[in-house]
Amino acid sequence: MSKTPKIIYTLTDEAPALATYSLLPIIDAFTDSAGVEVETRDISLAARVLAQFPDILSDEQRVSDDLAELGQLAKTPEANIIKLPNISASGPQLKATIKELQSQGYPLPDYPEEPKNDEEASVKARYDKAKGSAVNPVLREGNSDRRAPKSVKNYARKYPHRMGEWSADSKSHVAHMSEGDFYGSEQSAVMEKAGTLKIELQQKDGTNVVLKEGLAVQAGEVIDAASMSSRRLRSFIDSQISDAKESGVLFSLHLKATMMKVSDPIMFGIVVEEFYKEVLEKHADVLKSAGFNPNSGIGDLYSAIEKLPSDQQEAIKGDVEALYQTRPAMAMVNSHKGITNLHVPSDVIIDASMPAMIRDSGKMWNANDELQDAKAVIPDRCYATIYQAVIEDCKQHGAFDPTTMGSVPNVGLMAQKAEEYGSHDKTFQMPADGTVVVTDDSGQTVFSHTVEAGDIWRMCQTKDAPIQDWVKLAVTRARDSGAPALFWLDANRAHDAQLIKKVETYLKDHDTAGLDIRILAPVDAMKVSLERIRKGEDTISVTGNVLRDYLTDLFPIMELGTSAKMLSIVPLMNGGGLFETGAGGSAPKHVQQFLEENHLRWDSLGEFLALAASLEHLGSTFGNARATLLAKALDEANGQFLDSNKSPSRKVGELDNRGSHFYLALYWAEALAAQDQDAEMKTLFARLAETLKANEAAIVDELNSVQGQSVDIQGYFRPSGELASQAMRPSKTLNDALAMVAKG
Ligand SMILES: NC(=O)C1=CN([C@@H]2O[C@H](COP(=O)(O)OP(=O)(O)OC[C@H]3O[C@@H](n4cnc5c(N)ncnc54)[C@H](OP(=O)(O)O)[C@@H]3O)[C@@H](O)[C@H]2O)C=CC1
Ligand SMILES: O=C(O)CCC(=O)C(=O)O
Ligand SMILES: [Mg+2]
Repeated sequence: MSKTPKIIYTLTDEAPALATYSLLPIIDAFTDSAGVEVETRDISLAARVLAQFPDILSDEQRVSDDLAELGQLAKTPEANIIKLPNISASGPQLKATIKELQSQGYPLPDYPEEPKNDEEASVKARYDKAKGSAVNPVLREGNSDRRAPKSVKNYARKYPHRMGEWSADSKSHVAHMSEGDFYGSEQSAVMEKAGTLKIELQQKDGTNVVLKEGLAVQAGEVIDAASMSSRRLRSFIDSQISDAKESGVLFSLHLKATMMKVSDPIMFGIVVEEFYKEVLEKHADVLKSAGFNPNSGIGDLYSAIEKLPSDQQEAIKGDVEALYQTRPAMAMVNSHKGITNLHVPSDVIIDASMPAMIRDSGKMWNANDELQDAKAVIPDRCYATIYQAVIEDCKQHGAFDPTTMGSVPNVGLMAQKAEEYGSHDKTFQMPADGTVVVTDDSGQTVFSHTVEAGDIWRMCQTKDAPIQDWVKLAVTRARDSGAPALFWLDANRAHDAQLIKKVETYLKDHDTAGLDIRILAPVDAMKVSLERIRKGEDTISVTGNVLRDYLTDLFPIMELGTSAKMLSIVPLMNGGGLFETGAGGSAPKHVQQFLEENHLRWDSLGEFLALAASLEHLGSTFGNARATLLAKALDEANGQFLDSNKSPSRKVGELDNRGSHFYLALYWAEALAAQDQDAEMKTLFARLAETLKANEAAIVDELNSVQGQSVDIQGYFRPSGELASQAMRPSKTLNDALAMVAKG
């Protein structure tokens, strides 16, 4: 490979972006000495929004489209990208970002919710590019390998996190539909040859609407289509609202309105409409003219009515309060501020929200700030049933024990926008009753679904090469770890039935002698994995894209307390490496705490692990001995970091993210000082290690003593870099020590 060794470190949002102000200078100091270049690219939500409007921004305001550049890079063998979590924006978050940027002097147009002309439609389309999960599917040009390294598992055993106790008579449960959902309606086919498809709605009145045409498909590609009945979803939700009220459990809804940016906000909106039905119907005209959008949550009602005369506002608010008396209690996101589960579609995101409920004894927070049994509404059956299996297991056997439990790592199919990931431009809400028909180039019908106005219809594509790569990765992980590998595939689901055939075929390409590889329906795979995990045994989950997402929060949160401690690698299909930092998100609650009391509880272990893997990859692909040396030393430092328990505390005044970075620097420098492979590096880092060690107390004091006050960094989505850097680097002693190495 001819190009210079280079790591791209991504600048993102919220807590990981704040942490980067402190960690990146440390990384720079260490990599500079090794001749390893670390460059940054800004893929934050704000930067992605700005990148859409080069034509209206001034020269100083214009930003490059770094995401598009990295998307191209990910397809090349020299790619080495460290990807931190970013906001997958819901509608309200996107609007808040636009508002903040406007207030900072960027002349951006408002978000046109309902475009009235071509100009507004084009503005909306540009903004929608930055909406939802707009980053990960672009960069994930490979399948996913997420696991807890041994050192992390040992750490969890030595310093177990708190797990809430379970009672056998817990009333918590998962509620899902039994008909009319995606699961029940899925149809699937494998394309025999490459070509194009057309999606059309043949309306009952005889007119046809082309929803999409010229949709390219490859030979061997698995395609599927399914629909969600709006009518059945509504009646299901109504029955669950009544049931929650009768049985005295909290009503809560768990969707992925961020990643599934087209289908799930519509489902979220339907639940909001049913829950608040009387009020929304009573004030329908006023709310419509005020611009209220149920898909944005009931929080949007409160923002929308601000424009109304105060007596009208009070009448609506009063009716909402009165309605709550007749409804079941709702799970709260923040009981102090009255923020419920239906406030904003991005507050409760299923991958993190269900594990948190399971970790907290199967309970969620009520309006009195107490934990209470809950009904977790997960409408579609494709993946809902696995959570009920965990709940039943906990009711029967009690909470999991982090000091003894085994592990469930994951090998996930996601490359080239596999499965639901690539469905957004093929998801439609039906304007009228009719039949959605998908036809191929010869006019043959591939799929046909009868639909009603309001239904959601969506199509997914899964290319063959990623499936082959996924099977290979599963076999490799099974061989390397010695653990059984279970493919979580449901023969009763049309898409999974196709995958089962492919998995069976492609497994024959590999030497699987002596390996325990099985294909099980998700509920059965969950039961086997749980039985084994309680015995301290590990089981690899080999799953499609959505279960990858769900399981890589679920198991780490139970095993390690957080999915932030995961090693999360994406071996890119063209030979490069994408190193994700843990499996969690950008932790908005951490930012709240930081702004209020200057304490950042964000754990950067995911970044440390990703950096070690990235340096190792760089060392081996470019034959760069110093990168390999840095990787090895960082690996040792990570072990030492865990062993000494220098993870950030949750409490103000104690070691936080910044302090944890100091210890990482100290241990990394000590590991480099202890090696004898490279004398120059040894001398340089021995000096740093000595300085850091000698000033340990002073540095920790400088980092901790600033805490307890609020901080203003002049922006949430695009804060002032200077102020954020000052806030995140308050120790002059540490900064001076790092400058000493950076200068050599
Ligand atoms: N890879 C990506 O780009 C991903 C992005 N996201 C995005 O992240 C945002 C937030 O999503 P959300 O569902 O709240 O999930 P998060 O994983 O961001 O947060 C949920 C909770 O997990 C804990 N947590 C997560 N990361 C860390 C960490 N590094 N250190 C310590 N604790 C951590 C925190 O618990 P506690 O509050 O108890 O400290 C946090 O409140 C959304 O915008 C979502 O779209 C989500 C997942 C992946
Ligand atoms: O892309 C997203 O919106 C979230 C991704 C995610 O949660 C994951 O990959 O675990
Ligand atoms: Mg996830």
